[in-house]
Amino acid sequence: MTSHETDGIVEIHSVSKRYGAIDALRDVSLRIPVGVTGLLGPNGSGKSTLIKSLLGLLKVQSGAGRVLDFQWPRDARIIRDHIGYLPEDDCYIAGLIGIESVTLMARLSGLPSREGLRRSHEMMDYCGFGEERYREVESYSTGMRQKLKFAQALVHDPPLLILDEPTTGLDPDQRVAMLRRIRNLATEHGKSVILSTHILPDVRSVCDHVVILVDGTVRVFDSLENLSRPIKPCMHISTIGDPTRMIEQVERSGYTVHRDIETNSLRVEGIAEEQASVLWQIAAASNTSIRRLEPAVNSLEQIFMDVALGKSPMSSTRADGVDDASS
Ligand SMILES: Nc1ncnc2c1ncn2[C@@H]1O[C@H](COP(=O)(O)OP(=O)(O)OP(=O)(O)O)[C@@H](O)[C@H]1O
Repeated sequence: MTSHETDGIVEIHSVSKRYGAIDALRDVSLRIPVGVTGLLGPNGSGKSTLIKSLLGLLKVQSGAGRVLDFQWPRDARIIRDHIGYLPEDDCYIAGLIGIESVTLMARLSGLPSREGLRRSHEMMDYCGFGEERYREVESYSTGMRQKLKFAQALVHDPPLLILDEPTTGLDPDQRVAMLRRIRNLATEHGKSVILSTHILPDVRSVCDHVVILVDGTVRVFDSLENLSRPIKPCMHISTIGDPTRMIEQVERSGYTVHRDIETNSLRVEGIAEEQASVLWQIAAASNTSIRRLEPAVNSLEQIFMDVALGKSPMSSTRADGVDDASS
């Protein structure tokens, strides 16, 4: 077994990148495990700088480490051979049709011509292209261009994909299909993925781990599972109709209740799933119908807002990306 499979796909220490007077990355240390990792952060927090630095497209002022099984930044060229990169911006060559665009990437990656063409068709099939592969890329919709970039990133079968906003511009059906593909690549094909996005529900649906960058520093690094788990046990209840009487009785039983008027839902603190029968009894006693009763999870949106606005000083283990989230 190679080291990246056990020790993570990226391990970097004390990385700093300045553009003139701007500190885009400040002493970033991070270990990203195998799987799908969401890279989040407000605009200007350093996500693109980190991605381009990992790809060796930018020179950092300090820092070193490993990407896959290669020394970083020393082996940047060979690292790039092993990464499929989907950039945020359009990057097609005018005049080429879809299949030629993917085949060009295959050839540039070193695949022989026949094998490159075969792989290109396979990847375009995987991305849901039909006859449109024979049309000029300039005529493609935004969604088709995203899928084309995805096929180009995959064509040389890299173990690591870095995807920068891959669902931007996709309609809801295409977005679901793209997320399904990303998850499928990880679970069925053993790929690891770094997914940079502003769309938090995408992170919730496909990521195993989450990195949040703020102002060039890693503010959060943890598994989605850990981040989602409230510090104390909580239950989430949706009711049919007015829950006022139920809330009064739950509070009389000694629990703290938060009500969300918009969704007609309650969050009851201090009660675990195993004790949920108490809530059913209270609902029956207060004539309240329960639609759903389930363990509460922290909202990624709230975590992001708290961290981005500096409201939530995350614990040092979460802020230090090198701490062992994979264990
Ligand atoms: N070529 C450059 N020259 C000068 N400053 C730059 C350059 N590229 C980025 N920056 C600055 O570095 C900081 C980090 O930028 P970066 O593009 O990495 O952030 P980001 O998190 O990717 O932002 P976004 O979400 O808007 O894409 C910002 O302050 C940005 O203005």
